[in-house]
Amino acid sequence: MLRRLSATLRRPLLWPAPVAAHKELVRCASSGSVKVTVPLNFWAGKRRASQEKLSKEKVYEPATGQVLCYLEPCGSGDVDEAVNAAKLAYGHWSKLSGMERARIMIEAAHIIEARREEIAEMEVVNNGKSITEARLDVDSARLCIEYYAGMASTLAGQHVQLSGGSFAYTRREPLGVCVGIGAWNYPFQIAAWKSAPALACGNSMVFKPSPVTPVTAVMLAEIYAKAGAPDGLFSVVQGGEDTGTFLCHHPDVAKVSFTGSVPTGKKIMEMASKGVKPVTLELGGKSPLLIFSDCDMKNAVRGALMANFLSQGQVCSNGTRVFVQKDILPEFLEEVVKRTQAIEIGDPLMESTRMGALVSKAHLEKVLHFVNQAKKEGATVLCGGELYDPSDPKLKGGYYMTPCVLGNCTDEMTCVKEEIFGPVMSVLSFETEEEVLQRANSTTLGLAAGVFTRDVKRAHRVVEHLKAGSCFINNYNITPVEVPFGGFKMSGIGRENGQVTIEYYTQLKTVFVEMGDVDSLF
Ligand SMILES: NC(=O)c1ccc[n+]([C@@H]2O[C@H](COP(=O)([O-])OP(=O)(O)OC[C@H]3O[C@@H](n4cnc5c(N)ncnc54)[C@H](O)[C@@H]3O)[C@@H](O)[C@H]2O)c1
Repeated sequence: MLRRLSATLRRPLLWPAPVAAHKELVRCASSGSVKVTVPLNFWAGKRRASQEKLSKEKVYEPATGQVLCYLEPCGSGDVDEAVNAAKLAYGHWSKLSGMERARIMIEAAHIIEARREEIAEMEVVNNGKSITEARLDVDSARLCIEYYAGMASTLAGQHVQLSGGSFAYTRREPLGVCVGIGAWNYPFQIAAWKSAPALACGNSMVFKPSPVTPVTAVMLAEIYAKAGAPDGLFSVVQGGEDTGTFLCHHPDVAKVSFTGSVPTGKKIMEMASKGVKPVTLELGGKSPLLIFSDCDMKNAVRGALMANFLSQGQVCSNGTRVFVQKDILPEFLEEVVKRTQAIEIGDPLMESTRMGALVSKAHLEKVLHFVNQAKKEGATVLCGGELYDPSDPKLKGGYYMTPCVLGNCTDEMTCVKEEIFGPVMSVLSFETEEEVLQRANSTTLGLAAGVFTRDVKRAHRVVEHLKAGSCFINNYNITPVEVPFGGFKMSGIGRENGQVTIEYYTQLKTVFVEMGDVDSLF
C-alpha cells in the first residue's frame, strides 16, 4: 500500500512556525492542494511584500502544472532595504564570539529537524522531486548548519615570531554582506550550503532563490530568525536576472556566491569584477563515469543510476557520459535498462515514487528536444525519453517524462557534449584506460567524475588524471558536508562545504607588532 505523506503532517509539530505563515503553508494534503499566498520576501526580521509593485510572475507546481503562487520580483529599492538590514545585522553578528554564533546556528538546525517533513513537502510541491529525496536535501541543509556551527569557534589566525622580539599575527575576519544566488534544483539545500559557512564566519547574507522555486528559502530565513539571529542576518529577495543584477552591483555587497549555469556564472563574475568582489561559482557539468570490466557490476549499475536519475536528472554533478569498457557493455546495458524501466514515476509526494516531475514545462520540452536530437544524430534510445502520462487525473498537467538510456553514443553527439540537465544517460564504449581518460577529459567542464573498478591501483591512477573537482571511486553523487564540493575548469571557482570554505567567506588581516624602535632610513 502506498502511504500518503499527508499523514505525517498531522503529527504535532515540535516547533510551529508563526501562526499566520503556518496556516498558509502547511496544508499539504496531496499534490495539487497547496496554494502559497504569504509574501515570499524576508528582510529585517519578517516576511514582506515587494514595495515596488513590479509585474507578478506565475510559479507552478511541477507535479500538476497548477499555479502554486505568484512571485513579486524585488526592485532596486527592495534590494537596498534588504542590504541595509543585512549591514546592520552584520555590525552586531560579526562582534559575537564563534561560540555565540554557533549557539544560534545549532538552534536553527534543531528547528529544521523539527520541521523536516513540512520543509520537504514544500520543496516537493515547488520543485517536483520525490519526497524521499527532498527529505535528504533537508537533512543535508541541517547537517551543513551543524557542521559550520561547530567550526565557528575554531576560526583562528597565526602567530609569527620576527627578529628582535617583534612579531606578527593574522586574524581571519568576515567579509561583510554576502550575496547568495541559487539554482532551482536544490532550493533549500543551496540556501543552507551558502548561508551556513557565511554566518559561521560572521557575515550576513542576502539570498536570491531561483524565480522558479521561491518557496522554501524564506522558510530558512524564518528559521534563523526564530533561532535568535539578529533581524536582517539572513534575508531573502525574490526575482530573476534584474534582482540578481541589483544585488551583484550593490556597493555594500562584499561577495557573491552563485550556483547556476555557466553562462550566468560568467555574467556574475563580470558584474562582481566591477567592484573587485570575490565570487564563488558553482556551475554546470557534463561529468564522465568510467566503468571498467573488472568492476562489481551490481554496484556499477547502481552507481550509473545514481549518477543520472536523482532529482529527475537535474543535478549539476551528474555523470551523464557513461563510458563502459567494451567487453562488459552488453551485460551493463541489459541491467541498466531493466533497472531504469523499473523506476516508479508519479506523484512526488508518494512514498513509493522514485522519479517525480521535471521543474517546468519549458525545461521538460528542452530535455525531450535533446533526446530527439540524439536520435537524429544516430544514438539509439534503449528506453524512455518520452512524455509520461500519469493515470491520476490530478497529475495530468504535470511535467513528467520517462528516464532515458541512450546507446551507440559517440563523443561528437550533442547529447554527449552538452549539459541536458534531465533524466538522460548517454552510454559510450571504450577499450583502454588511456583512451577513456583522454575522452573523459575532453570537455571544458570539470565538476565531477567517477570510476568503477576493483583494481585499487587503477582507481587511484585514474582519479589522479581526471580533471574534475569531485571524483568518486566505486560510488557516485554523494555529498557529505564535511568534504569540499566544486568544479575544475568552467564548472566553477571556489568550493562549498568542508573546512576550506571558511577561506571563501573570510579575509586575512596581518598585524605587525614592533617591540623595538623604528629602524628608519630617513
Ligand atoms: N555546481 C553546482 O553546485 C550546481 C548546483 C546546482 C545547479 N547547478 C547548475 O545550475 C544550472 C541550472 O540552474 P538554473 O537554470 O537555475 O541556472 P541559471 O543560471 O539560469 O540561474 C541561476 C540563478 O541565477 C539567477 N540569474 C539569472 N541571470 C542572472 C543575472 N544576469 N544576474 C544575476 N542573477 C541571475 C537566476 O534567477 C537564478 O537564481 C545547471 O547548469 C546546473 O548544472 C550547479
